[in-house]
Amino acid sequence: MRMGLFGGTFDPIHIGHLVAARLAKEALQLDRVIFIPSGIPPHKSGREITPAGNRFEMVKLAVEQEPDFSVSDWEIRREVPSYTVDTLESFASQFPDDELYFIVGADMLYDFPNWHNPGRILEICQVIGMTRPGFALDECRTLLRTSMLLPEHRIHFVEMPGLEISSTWLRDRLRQRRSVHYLIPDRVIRFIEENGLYDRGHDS
Ligand SMILES: Nc1ncnc2c1ncn2[C@@H]1O[C@H](COP(=O)(O)OP(=O)(O)OP(=O)(O)O)[C@@H](O)[C@H]1O
Ligand SMILES: O=C(O)c1ccc[n+]([C@@H]2O[C@H](COP(=O)([O-])O)[C@@H](O)[C@H]2O)c1
Repeated sequence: MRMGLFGGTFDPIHIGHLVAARLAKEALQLDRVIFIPSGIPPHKSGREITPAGNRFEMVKLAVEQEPDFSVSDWEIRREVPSYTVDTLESFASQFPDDELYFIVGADMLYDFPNWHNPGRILEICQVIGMTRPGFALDECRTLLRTSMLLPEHRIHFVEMPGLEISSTWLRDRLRQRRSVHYLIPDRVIRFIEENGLYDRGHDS
């Protein structure tokens, strides 16, 4: 089985994540994609983040009707920062017969050489970089080639329609009580309103 793993803060999950997962799955012929919300994201320490349980629940609601998508609570159960290499070691031992692929947006791929143990990550899995507006894949490819000795065949680049949206932008819209319809799945919007996340209550 080819298993896609898609890590993220998902604060909240949005259409950019869902399209990235769907097109990565198609491009690399993955059998399934597991979304892995971060417990303590390794590089967002200065920012206030929605409690992990709520972020997990939003991802669950977003994927529960997609038979080939699921969500894992592996990282949110840990009390230490979630380094991808640790997550991958665990998935590799849980699923020794599967071929693992880690999905990232191009913005994260730019930073990949600075991640914890990127060499080991590429031994355990292959990486799929998805286009994201503002981050040219060609430039990214050159950067990765020159910044470290990478087994290039282990990194795949997949074009997706440019969706210039981020969770940061959506959190602002939610706080300003502006519409996020179509950008966030309906059942996730309902969860956000029912739980008053991002200062968004039922009256908005
Ligand atoms: N619009 C998008 N297009 C392509 N990839 C995306 C998009 N949004 C997020 N991703 C990718 O999804 C993964 C998880 O992203 P994350 O949950 O941090 O979302 P984000 O929108 O970047 O959040 P924030 O604005 O809070 O930093 C990352 O690999 C990121 O690059
Ligand atoms: O392991 C690392 O050093 C590392 C550094 C930065 C990001 N990541 C992972 O990349 C994924 C996307 O990160 P984020 O914060 O953009 O949601 C998420 O699974 C992070 O844990 C991992």
